[in-house]
Amino acid sequence: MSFRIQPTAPARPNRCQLFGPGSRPAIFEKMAASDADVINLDLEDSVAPSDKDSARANVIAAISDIDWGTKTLSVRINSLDTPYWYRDVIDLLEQAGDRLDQIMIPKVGCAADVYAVDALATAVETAKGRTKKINFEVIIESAAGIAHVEEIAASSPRLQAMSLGAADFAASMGMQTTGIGGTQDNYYMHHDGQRHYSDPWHWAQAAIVAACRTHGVLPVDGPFGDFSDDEGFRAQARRSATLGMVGKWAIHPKQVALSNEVFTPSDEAVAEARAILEAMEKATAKGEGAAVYKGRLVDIASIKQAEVIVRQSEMIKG
Ligand SMILES: CC(=O)SCCNC(=O)CCNC(=O)[C@H](O)C(C)(C)COP(=O)(O)OP(=O)(O)OC[C@H]1O[C@@H](n2cnc3c(N)ncnc32)[C@H](O)[C@@H]1OP(=O)(O)O
Ligand SMILES: O=CC(=O)O
Ligand SMILES: [Mg+2]
Repeated sequence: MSFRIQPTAPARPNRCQLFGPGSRPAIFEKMAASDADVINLDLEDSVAPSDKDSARANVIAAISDIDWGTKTLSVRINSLDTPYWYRDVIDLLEQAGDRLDQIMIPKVGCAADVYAVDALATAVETAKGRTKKINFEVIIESAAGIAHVEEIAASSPRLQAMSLGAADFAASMGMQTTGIGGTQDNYYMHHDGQRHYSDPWHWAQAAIVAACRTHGVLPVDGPFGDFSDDEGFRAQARRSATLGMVGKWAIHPKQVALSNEVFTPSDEAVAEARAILEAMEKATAKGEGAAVYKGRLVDIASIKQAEVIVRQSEMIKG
């Protein structure tokens, strides 16, 4: 480890973030009754421009009126290139109750975007005497966002989580696809008469995970648009979990169970991690730094790997 110790990310479950349009209040109770760890009430791209004001009012009322249980409650505001975002921040922090935990800032392109929202949020909180400081989460979904991902991850002590937004990211990058996440038909290597599909989201995800882990922020995979394709969702989520992401969005309620399944370490994985810790305890007692576990090397780094899985499992169990 560097002399600079890696900060830990917030210790709260974030396996699934369930989205719903702020203009569709009929589904809010269903969202609250779901098994998602995080709820994202949306004021941005799932809300038509003509509905922006009414959606904001619906969301503000629902924050206090609905029992959200122990979920993290977040509202996605509009992006900083629109005329809506300042009113979203002001009305939420002036009018919404203390149950609101987090604001999601979309299309962040540089640290100054977060700084601007932080300055406005701080002013409103102080003016209104709000004692519970609002947290932030951001979406990386543009060429600028991924180019500046590390400074964004370091931008504010309010920042808790960072998601990859595959749809806007693809558009901003000029990618030839209308798919939101998952396998892309034209992204393959050709060898021996066979197509071998690669993962076009991999490098952006890895960059997000590295930036987040450097600055103690939760890395999250964003939407998977084809909610009829459970196996496609699972495959995307498993790749994200393997890379170090802690959860994924659900844009339909049927994706919640899939996401929880993938981002909850299985009993087998936890048992194996505990067995590795036990093997290393025995090795350490004998003054050895390396040992053999089921025919493979385990050493002091294996303790840290195993602890990631055990900690994740214990945190989810609560
Ligand atoms: C690229 C991005 O920015 S993604 C993030 C922004 N996008 C969003 O927030 C979209 C969120 N999702 C939705 O709006 C909807 O799920 C849609 C439009 C995709 C599909 O909605 P529907 O056509 O109503 O779906 P469907 O008929 O399959 O719904 C089944 C049930 O789930 C409910 N439901 C639908 N969406 C949600 C939701 N997001 N949360 C909770 N419940 C929901 C429906 O009310 C219905 O309930 P019922 O069985 O009691 O009648
Ligand atoms: O906001 C999400 C996205 O994929 O775009
Ligand atoms: Mg988007």
